Amino acid sequence: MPRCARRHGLPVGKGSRDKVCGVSAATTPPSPGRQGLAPPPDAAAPVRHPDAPAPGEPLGSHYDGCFGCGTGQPHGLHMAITAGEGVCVTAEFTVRPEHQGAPGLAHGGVLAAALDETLGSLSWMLRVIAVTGRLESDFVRPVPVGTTLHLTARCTGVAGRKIHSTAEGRIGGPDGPLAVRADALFIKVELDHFTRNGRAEEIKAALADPDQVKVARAFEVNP
Ligand SMILES: CCCCCCCC/C=C\CCCCCCCC(=O)SCCNC(=O)CCNC(=O)[C@H](O)C(C)(C)COP(=O)(O)OP(=O)(O)OC[C@H]1O[C@@H](n2cnc3c(N)ncnc32)[C@H](O)[C@@H]1OP(=O)(O)O
Repeated sequence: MPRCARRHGLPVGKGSRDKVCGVSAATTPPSPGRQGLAPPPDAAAPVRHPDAPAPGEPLGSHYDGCFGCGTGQPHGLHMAITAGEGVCVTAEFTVRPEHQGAPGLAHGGVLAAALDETLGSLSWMLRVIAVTGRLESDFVRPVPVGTTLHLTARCTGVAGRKIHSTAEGRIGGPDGPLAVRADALFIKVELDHFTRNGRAEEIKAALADPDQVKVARAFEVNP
């Protein structure tokens, strides 16, 4: 059993059967109000793209300046995100002093950003470009500065342009205490979503960067 499968909570032994890709499965009932983001009954099951990164492969950054994953973003979360099995990803985020809300504790908006980034990274597995339409977060436990949050996200269904997904973050390790969770609806967009709406100077720089263009092309290949 690969380490990655273990990390994703695939059935490797006692206690892991209620998880799919490390995210608690249907055995955990959604809290009131969260049902709205469950995929509709006629949604298609998510399909991993044949060219998706292999399980365990680091995804890298989709954009160097991204607040979540960009290595060139000094104010960012510097998240390390990894391809999982199926349409799943895992991520790690270490809470730094600049992420505080209350003394010594992570700000909820920063934690929501970490969940958003993890969920957004499912795009690599589907090979579609998608942006967050709706994100509902539950903050279950305070997350102290210095903590490494272990996040997992999985796609739960696809209905036309609508991509339904769910994520959770655990303290200190993949099987640590649950701290945050979220359900999301991402909407598939074309590349021109960014060129039409982004500030001209960043768009110009991105289009002039061959590495960035390569990433954009990788997402565009999806039929
Ligand atoms: C030049 C180089 C570029 C390089 C790029 C490299 C590749 C990049 C790869 C990947 C980048 C990903 C980045 C990840 C970062 C982390 C994720 C984020 O934080 S993303 C930022 C936050 N989100 C937004 O800024 C969205 C802002 N909103 C919008 O732009 C629009 O509202 C949008 C696109 C989401 C939808 O607008 P519509 O006009 O296209 O489509 P409509 O018809 O309104 O919606 C389609 C369907 O979705 C439902 N829908 C839309 N929003 C909904 C909502 N909030 N709740 C429920 N349903 C919603 C609608 O009801 C409709 O459903 P029915 O088809 O009729 O059944």
